[in-house]
Amino acid sequence: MSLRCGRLGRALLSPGIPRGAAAGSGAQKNVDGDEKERLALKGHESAAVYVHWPYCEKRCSYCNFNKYIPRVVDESAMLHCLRQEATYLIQLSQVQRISSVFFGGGTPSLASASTIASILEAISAIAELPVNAEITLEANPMSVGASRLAEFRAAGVNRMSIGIQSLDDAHLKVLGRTHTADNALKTLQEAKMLFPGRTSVDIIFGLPGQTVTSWMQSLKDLLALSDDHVSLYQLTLERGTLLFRQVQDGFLKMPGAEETADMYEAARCILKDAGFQHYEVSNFARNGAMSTHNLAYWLGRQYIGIGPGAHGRFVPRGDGKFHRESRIQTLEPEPWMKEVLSHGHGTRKSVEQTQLEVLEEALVLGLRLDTGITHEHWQEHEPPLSLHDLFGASEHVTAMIQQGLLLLDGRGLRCTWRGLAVLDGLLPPLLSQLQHSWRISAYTSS
Ligand SMILES: C[S@@+](CC[C@H](N)C(=O)[O-])C[C@H]1O[C@@H](n2cnc3c(N)ncnc32)[C@H](O)[C@@H]1O
Ligand SMILES: C[S@@+](CC[C@H](N)C(=O)[O-])C[C@H]1O[C@@H](n2cnc3c(N)ncnc32)[C@H](O)[C@@H]1O
Ligand code: SF4
Repeated sequence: MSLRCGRLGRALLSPGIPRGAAAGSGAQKNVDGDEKERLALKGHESAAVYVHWPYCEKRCSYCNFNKYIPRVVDESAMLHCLRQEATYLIQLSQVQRISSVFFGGGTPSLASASTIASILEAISAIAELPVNAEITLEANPMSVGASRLAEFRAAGVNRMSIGIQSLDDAHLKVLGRTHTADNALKTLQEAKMLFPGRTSVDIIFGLPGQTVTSWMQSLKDLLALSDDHVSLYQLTLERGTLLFRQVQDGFLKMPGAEETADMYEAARCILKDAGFQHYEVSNFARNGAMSTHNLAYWLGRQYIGIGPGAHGRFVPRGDGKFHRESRIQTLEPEPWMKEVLSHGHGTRKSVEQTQLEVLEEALVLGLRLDTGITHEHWQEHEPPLSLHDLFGASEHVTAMIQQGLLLLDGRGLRCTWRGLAVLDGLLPPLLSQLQHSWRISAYTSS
């Protein structure tokens, strides 16, 4: 199962006809009253914004995210380019409202608070950024003390996501983290004071040498101190990482698949007992502290990715287009900056999504949520068939419903508690059914 959030967009960047980077000037197109109302209804007037800070202090042994460890960082050059690209891409989308901003990385907590404030200022100069919009910053424990956290809050950040990863110092060492469990807990404590109800922690399970019992204890210890949001990721062995080599060479041993599945199941129960809602495959919240930024991705809404390697999904209306594109920005910071300086943006690839691709994404991402895909949410994508018409008569879907894994009713299509834990196994027959019905409806309407 995909228990990694950051991978999602990259995995879903659909292959198709590569198009050149959008060359439009972002000139405003006149949208008449009816069209404006239709766009507002479909959520086209707003978007979430992701900003990638590509630098880290040190390479963690398991990580293959898009990050770089330079000797010196030219922060003002990076800031200039992030502002320029944000301005360009938001204009290109013609959205009028930004629903959330997420500073991810890399390690965005290494950037100075004035840089974060300046990026937010550039965003709000182009589109409305409501005062209560969720503004998240990912922080590594060693890069923030209480005063830095307070500076980020003054800069406009109102949600902190802390990379705790583990509370076992031996595991943190294996993972190549720069912090100890004590450092992490201190940062958590300080963040909770400054961002009460809006502090999230990332934690990884399935670590080398971890047992179900040690994992359960570690999670309970964390929950005794954590706030209202937890992201839980199963360790993925990524090719090209130090950890991958260490496991290949037999220096480290990963827990087996069954043991890891037991860890996930135990964690869900512990979190449920602690009052958390398992609202998405890898995410848990209580007191309504769900991440609105990530919900935008899972609900198939528009998002704009700024910075090296960021990805996005939006309609480039400024280019006179009406179809959503999946986009990815140039990965390496230096070439990305050169592109931004010469064209205003560093989009490496933009691909127009077919309606079938949009529906496939809506299905794959929507089912990650405990609320699944409501009929209303499905209709936002203007599908040729309703959820009932698509899946109601399918043998496979009926079997999954009978096995207590899936529900299709007046609310929509969603996984049961049991189904959410085995989502990856449920998706292939659902996708095949969607593709099959799509071909038939295209054939009968031609
Ligand atoms: C790429 S990091 C960026 C934030 C920050 N630099 C940090 O390390 O906390 C975001 C999250 O991705 C998760 N992650 C990265 N690599 C992973 C892997 N190989 N397996 C599982 N989770 C991973 C970690 O939980 C991490 O908190
Ligand atoms: C590893 S997750 C951590 C989420 C965190 N625990 C939270 O709830 O705040 C990082 C998030 O950053 C976003 N993200 C990461 N890499 C991205 C990229 N290259 N382009 C666009 N969005 C990205 C996604 O929203 C993803 O869910
Ligand atoms: S600090 Fe975060 S982004 Fe940087 S290498 Fe470690 S896990 Fe990856």
